[in-house]
Amino acid sequence: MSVVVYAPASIGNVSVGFDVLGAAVSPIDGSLLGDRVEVAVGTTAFSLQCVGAFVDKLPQQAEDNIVYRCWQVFARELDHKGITLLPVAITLEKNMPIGSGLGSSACSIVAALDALNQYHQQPLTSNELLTLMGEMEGEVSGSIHYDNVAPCFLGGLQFMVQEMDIISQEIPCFDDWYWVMAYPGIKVPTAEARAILPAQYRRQDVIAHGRYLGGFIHACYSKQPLLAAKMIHDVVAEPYREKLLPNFNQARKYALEAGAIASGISGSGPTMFSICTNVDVAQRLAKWLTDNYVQNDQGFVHVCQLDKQGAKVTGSEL
Ligand SMILES: Nc1ncnc2c1ncn2[C@@H]1O[C@H](COP(=O)(O)OP(=O)(O)O)[C@@H](O)[C@H]1O
Ligand SMILES: N[C@@H](CCOP(=O)(O)O)C(=O)O
Repeated sequence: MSVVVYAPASIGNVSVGFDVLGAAVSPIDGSLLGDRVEVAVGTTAFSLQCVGAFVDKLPQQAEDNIVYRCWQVFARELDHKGITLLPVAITLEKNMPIGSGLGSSACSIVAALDALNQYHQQPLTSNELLTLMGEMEGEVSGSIHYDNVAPCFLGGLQFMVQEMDIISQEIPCFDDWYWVMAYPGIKVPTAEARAILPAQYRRQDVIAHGRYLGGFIHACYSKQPLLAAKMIHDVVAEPYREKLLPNFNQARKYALEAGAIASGISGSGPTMFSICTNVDVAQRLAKWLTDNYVQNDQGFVHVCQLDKQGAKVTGSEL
């Protein structure tokens, strides 16, 4: 008995919606940009094995891995419902660099909780799972924010409504947008990138933020892609975080001159995203970013599209 869940990379904020907007993305060439978690029959209550390209960057102790905390909170919820927890042997395939701005911790959290739930015949609702995912993201990044876990779990472009017991709902986006994701290979811890933000903002920034976010959502619903792209503007985080990203300003300037219709910091960085409406422009930009924005052999650039599905079961013997 086993189940494998794949959870894709995500773009927190999408520049214009700090903590309230996020998008799931997958490379158009079919390459893997996400974590995979397998839950199988255990001989003890819990065991964790880690494999994958970024396994060396994970905490040494299994108890410090967020997957262990996911299992603990899942057990807590089953206990509340009076449901028996099965012994599990978990394998985490860590394909996502940590502190990359690609929602790496969200990938592990979403894949682990979804796989645990599938393995136990889905005792938790989607909303209950998402609540736990937010709780886990809060533990690793310093405060609860759903803009990575929601798109990673549910797919597409998600807006965090957080009202009437609804955490997130999907916003219609533009299927012909190519998202060029450039990860330079250095680490920016989310908790640190959050700690440098101001506690208060000027009135003019609050007004600008409302106009950009409202304008973006309006443009998505009224199907105006160029207006939507013009609204992708960050007055909340980018002015304070750009100093953490070497060459970001130069790379963004190049991207816009080369034909991208918008560009910004993915999550808390250092990954930069650029939106193109033409695949050839996107591929040319990807090549330039590989040569000029990537700093070491850990870095990479992928041309992506929105991942409408989010987390998915890729193997199951239940
Ligand atoms: N499975 C995991 N995947 C990613 N990070 C993990 C995992 N388990 C524990 N961590 C810890 O959580 C923190 C995640 O850092 P963060 O900057 O939030 O990453 P990201 O922005 O890429 O999600 C790091 O301190 C990392 O060591
Ligand atoms: N809204 C968050 C998003 C963090 O994304 P990550 O991929 O860097 O974890 C923030 O901007 O702090």
